[in-house]
Amino acid sequence: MNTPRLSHPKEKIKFVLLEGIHPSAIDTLDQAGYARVVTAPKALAGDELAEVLKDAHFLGIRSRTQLTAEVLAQAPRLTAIGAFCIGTNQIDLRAAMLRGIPVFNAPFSNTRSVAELVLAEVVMLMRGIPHKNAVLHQGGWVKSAAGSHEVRGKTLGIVGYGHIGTQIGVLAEHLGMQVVFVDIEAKLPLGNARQLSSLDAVLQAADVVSLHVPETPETQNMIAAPQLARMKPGSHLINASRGTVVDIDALTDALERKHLAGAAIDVFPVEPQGNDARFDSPLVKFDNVLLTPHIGGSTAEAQENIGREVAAKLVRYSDNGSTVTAVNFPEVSLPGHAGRSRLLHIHRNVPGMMARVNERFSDAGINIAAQYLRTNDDVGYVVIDVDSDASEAALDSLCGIPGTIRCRVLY
Ligand SMILES: NC(=O)C1=CN([C@@H]2O[C@H](COP(=O)(O)OP(=O)(O)OC[C@H]3O[C@@H](n4cnc5c(N)ncnc54)[C@H](O)[C@@H]3O)[C@@H](O)[C@H]2O)C=CC1
Ligand SMILES: O=C(O)C(=O)COP(=O)(O)O
Repeated sequence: MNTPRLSHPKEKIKFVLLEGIHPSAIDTLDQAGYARVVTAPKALAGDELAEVLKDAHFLGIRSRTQLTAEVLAQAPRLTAIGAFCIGTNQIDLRAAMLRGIPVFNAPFSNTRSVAELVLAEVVMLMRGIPHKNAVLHQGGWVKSAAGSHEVRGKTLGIVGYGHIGTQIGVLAEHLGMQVVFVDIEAKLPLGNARQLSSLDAVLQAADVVSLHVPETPETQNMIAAPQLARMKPGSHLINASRGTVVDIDALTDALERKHLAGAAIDVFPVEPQGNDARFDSPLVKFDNVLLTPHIGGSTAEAQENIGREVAAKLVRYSDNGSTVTAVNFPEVSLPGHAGRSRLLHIHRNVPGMMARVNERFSDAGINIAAQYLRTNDDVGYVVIDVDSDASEAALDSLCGIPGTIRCRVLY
């Protein structure tokens, strides 16, 4: 791989923002002097994605665009990726890291939006509203208390007690619910919530089970036929995490057998690329299932905040080199570099690398004003501030070091 030298004037730096990222991102970029921004309202794939990536320096996506190792290989100038959402499962994070590309996300800007939706769904499901709504839309009338319950005193089972799971637990307790949860880590239970020792224990205890785990190999089909069978007869399932967490055929079967009284599903194993594409699922035939188009985090408030937050992280990396909060990269927090040039060097973490860096500088007679280094098992990220008149020579020295993945200078 040739070592890209990403040291351009701002007007030449190209940002590509896909999936209808909020205009607050463009505004943030614009205020920082980055005006070359290309946008698309939907996810791209295949040739269309390759085309926009071939000269992109920064890419913004949401949950739908799949950035595999093959896709990243088609983006020779890509400097950083912004996931304008929480989940980063759509990105091959390791492949990005090995290409010297940090990935930033918005870890909690839409947390509250998901929690509010799920809370509303708990109430709607326990009252049988999806079915009643469907009947009335067809001219029917079902005024009945059968199968309709208050949520007060009922048990909410949360699978994955992270940012979203804990928020939902707190809100549900305000409605008088008992909260039990399971997580792979020991977690501080908020309020009166109780951590149970297994997924099965949560499934058996809960009137409503809500899933809030990330997509990982372990959470793939985490809720399949055996788990659904363990849920209480007449209980409800909510999934606003990732579509791959639930085996949809098994859920269909559980609903057909009326083992579950209803479900609310916001995420699907395969989702349409954009609003003009068709949605298909075996779940569409159930009027006791609330189907939503992956809008758990889609509120004006969340999207505006995410747009600003992630764009600001990209700007900071571009302007200053800081990788703080990157999800796949050594995190380096950096002060300003006024009056000096800053060299950014991403390399394979092999023994002797720093000795080589320092040797090159000393051989070239370049004075190092400040140096910052962070490494992980695979890559190292070193940032070196030098006097501005030495920056060209310093960049040449750095880029030529064997094991270099990327180097860049900030003037
Ligand atoms: N529907 C939507 O629009 C949205 C969906 N999401 C999804 O929600 C997920 C959760 O978000 P956050 O709460 O912010 O993440 P988080 O990282 O704060 O919490 C996830 C929790 O799941 C736990 N966990 C991981 N693997 C587990 C396993 N195998 N079994 C049990 N627990 C496990 C973790 O320890 C952690 O406590 C995101 O990864 C994303 O996929 C997030 C935002 C919006
Ligand atoms: O934040 C997340 O992980 C989400 O799932 C929200 O995704 P979105 O930005 O709506 O495509």
